[in-house]
Amino acid sequence: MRVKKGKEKKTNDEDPVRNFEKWKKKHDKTKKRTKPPKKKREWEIERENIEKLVGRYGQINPKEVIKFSDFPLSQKTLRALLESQYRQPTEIQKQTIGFALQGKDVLGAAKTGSGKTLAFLIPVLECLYRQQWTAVDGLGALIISPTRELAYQTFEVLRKVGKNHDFSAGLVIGGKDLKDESLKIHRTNIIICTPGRLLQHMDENSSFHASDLHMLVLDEADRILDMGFADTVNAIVENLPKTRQTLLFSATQTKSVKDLARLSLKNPEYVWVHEQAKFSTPATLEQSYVVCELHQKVNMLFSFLRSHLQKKIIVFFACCKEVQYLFRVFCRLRPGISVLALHGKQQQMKRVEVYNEFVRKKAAVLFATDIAARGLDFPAVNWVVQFDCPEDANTYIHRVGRTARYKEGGEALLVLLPSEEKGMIAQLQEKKVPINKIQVNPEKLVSVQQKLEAFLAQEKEQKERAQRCFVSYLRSIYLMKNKDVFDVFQLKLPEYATSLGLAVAPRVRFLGKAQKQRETAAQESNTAAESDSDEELKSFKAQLRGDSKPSTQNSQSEEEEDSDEEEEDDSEEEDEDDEEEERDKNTGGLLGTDEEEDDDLRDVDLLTVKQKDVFNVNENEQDEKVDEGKNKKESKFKEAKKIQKRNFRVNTKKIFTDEGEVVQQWPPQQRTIVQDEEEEEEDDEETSGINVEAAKERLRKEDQEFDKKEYTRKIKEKHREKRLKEKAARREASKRTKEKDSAEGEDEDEEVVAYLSGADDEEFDPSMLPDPDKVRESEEEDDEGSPECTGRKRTHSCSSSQDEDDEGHWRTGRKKARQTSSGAEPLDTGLSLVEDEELALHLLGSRS
Ligand SMILES: Nc1ncnc2c1ncn2[C@@H]1O[C@H](COP(=O)(O)OP(=O)(O)OP(=O)(O)O)[C@@H](O)[C@H]1O
Repeated sequence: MRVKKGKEKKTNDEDPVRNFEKWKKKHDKTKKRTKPPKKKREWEIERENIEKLVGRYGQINPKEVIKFSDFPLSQKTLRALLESQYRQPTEIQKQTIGFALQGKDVLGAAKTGSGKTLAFLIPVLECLYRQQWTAVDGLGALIISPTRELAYQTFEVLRKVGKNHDFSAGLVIGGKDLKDESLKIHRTNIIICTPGRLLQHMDENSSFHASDLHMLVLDEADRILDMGFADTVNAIVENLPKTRQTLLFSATQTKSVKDLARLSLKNPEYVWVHEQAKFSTPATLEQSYVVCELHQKVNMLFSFLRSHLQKKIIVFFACCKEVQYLFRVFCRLRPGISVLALHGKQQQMKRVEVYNEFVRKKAAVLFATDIAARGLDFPAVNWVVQFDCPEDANTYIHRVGRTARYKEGGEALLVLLPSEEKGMIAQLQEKKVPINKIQVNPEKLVSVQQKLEAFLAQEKEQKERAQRCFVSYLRSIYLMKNKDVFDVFQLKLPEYATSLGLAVAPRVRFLGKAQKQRETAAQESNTAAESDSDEELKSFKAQLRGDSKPSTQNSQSEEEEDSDEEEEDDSEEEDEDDEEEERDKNTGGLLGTDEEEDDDLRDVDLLTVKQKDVFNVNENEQDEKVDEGKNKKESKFKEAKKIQKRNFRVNTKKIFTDEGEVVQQWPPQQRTIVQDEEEEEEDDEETSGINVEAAKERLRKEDQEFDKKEYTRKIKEKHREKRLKEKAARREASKRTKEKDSAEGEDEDEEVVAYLSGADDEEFDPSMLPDPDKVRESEEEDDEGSPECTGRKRTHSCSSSQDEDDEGHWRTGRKKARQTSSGAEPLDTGLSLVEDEELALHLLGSRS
């Protein structure tokens, strides 16, 4: 049995068919096990990755984040961050990126230079990556910046960190070709823009829409939401979908509920990184201020630059014209450091050029207005000097923030006028700005005043720049909201003018009116306060008396008030006189009167919406308008007289073309014909006022010249009319010739030739034409006659008039031949007269 069994087993093993089946089964099994899975396509892998990343969003814990790779970010973003040397996120990045990835609205605030740009750029890239956004999807994210420079800078950072993504990005700022932008904008996925330019596209470009927008970012949000941009931003937001995510960032974040309501934020996350910090400015920033008289400021700046030649410095000024003037004179003063200027009146190309140059330079000074105050990340700036006091503490914080950025050190110097010190320092303390007072060493102060005077004497243009600088600075101070800090009436204008190199302070006409209004307002408020307290006292007395008739009380009190007011008026008049004297001492009597200021105030209105009507200038506009009519005649006369008396030159407004040409805009220039003399006289006027006799003489000459020109013009006009008449007649004649052609069918060829030769205007002499009046007369006669014969008659009259033409230029040779054949010239037969007669009779007889 045992053997049998063994035998059976052997038989099974040796069966080749069975063996093969067994082997095949085994082979198939292993093949199945080792078969590579079906290859996934790229987008499927991407989708899976995205799902994995999104799955991790809920677990983000800012406290555990050390490296960027601790965030669930795409490989494309992470690689670019590493390549740009960004390894560890800053505090604001740690705290906001998580919320932003989760799709929440975020309000982020952190000190200047703390890395807010990446805090919103990374979520923007990830948001579009999550959606697998492509060019055909159009606009997905919008980043709004308050200035072109900041938009440009953000765009550059985006290019660095977004280089591995396939999104298209565009910079939409003013100063570029709108058409060109319009063609590309609808294919752009991420737009970085300034508010005005974006709205222009929304309004004017029909192919541009933002209906699919996923993310809106406001960089320097408090600035964008303030009154300067209010209308523009509201209009932009109206065009955006409500479903979008909104991120707001600034070093001085807005907390105004009203502001935020405009953006319809949905349960925003507030992230104030340095809310508990002791100071609101970077710890590595050293800040100090000096108090300096207005007329010493230029000297102080020059001295400062002379002692910081190897540094990179930004100097902030109050207005463009100040930058324009001081930039030029400092270039000429050669302080030993290269001087650059950046302000809003420059062309866009120039602005970018200056920006890049200052980025590149190791040592240089940049004279700038507040367009450079926010967000700009110039590397390695050592000093920020605020030559003019900033508008408020927030502006101060942003200005000084151009130095001491991202762990670097820096220094800041604020220059204050004595009148500005108290108010500004109080504001800075309130905003937790640590600042120390330092003194200017008078021995180290270098005076440049004489040099400036010399420059201005050499160049008239420079002088005008200085004048514009003077007026603009005062205007900027006048327009400042905070009157506790900025008091234009405390400034010593003649000294200030001298410090700019001007011999005489230019007239600042708007100040006179402002001063008057200030006084009136003060007077009114005093009166109101007094009447209030009087009323209170009276009602109290009445109560004591048990009087229950408030109406009589009031009328009585009004009467009493009137008498009080009269007394008050007298005393105030005296005060007014004192103040007037004091003011004149300060201003050197430079303030104009009511009538003279309107132009300046018009300028003021144009300048800014934000600070319009600071002194309630328009409050009594209605009354002024009524008075205006009454005073108009008198005021102009007065004005002219005053100018004559004081030897003042009327202010002029000149602009500069791109080619540097000066164009006078105001007063409208009536160029005199007697050029040379005028120029000579101009010089005289400068020193001795208006030379009336010379002016009269000039006018007389101009009149003569004018009459001459007018006479020539009239003669020319007459000639022209004559020529036109002749031309009309010529046309008429050729028309008639045509009609004649059609009437005399057999002569068609002849007439065509005649017409063509006569149609050549250049060779044609109109004086050879028949008198058009005569032709018209004959035509009129014809018209009056039978209509059927009109054509024929006209042809006849025309041809007869042509026949009358002695010189016969119009006639062709063939026509002449025709004319000759129709004439009665004798035919020479060679016979005698009698034979001729016989021949004639014979011929006649044979015809009949
Ligand atoms: N994670 C990081 N690692 C290294 N450097 C960084 C990082 N984040 C930002 N920076 C650098 O810090 C500097 C300041 O950054 P950024 O301009 O974003 O500051 P900010 O907070 O926007 O400043 P401001 O308030 O003035 O606009 C830049 O030079 C930037 O390159």
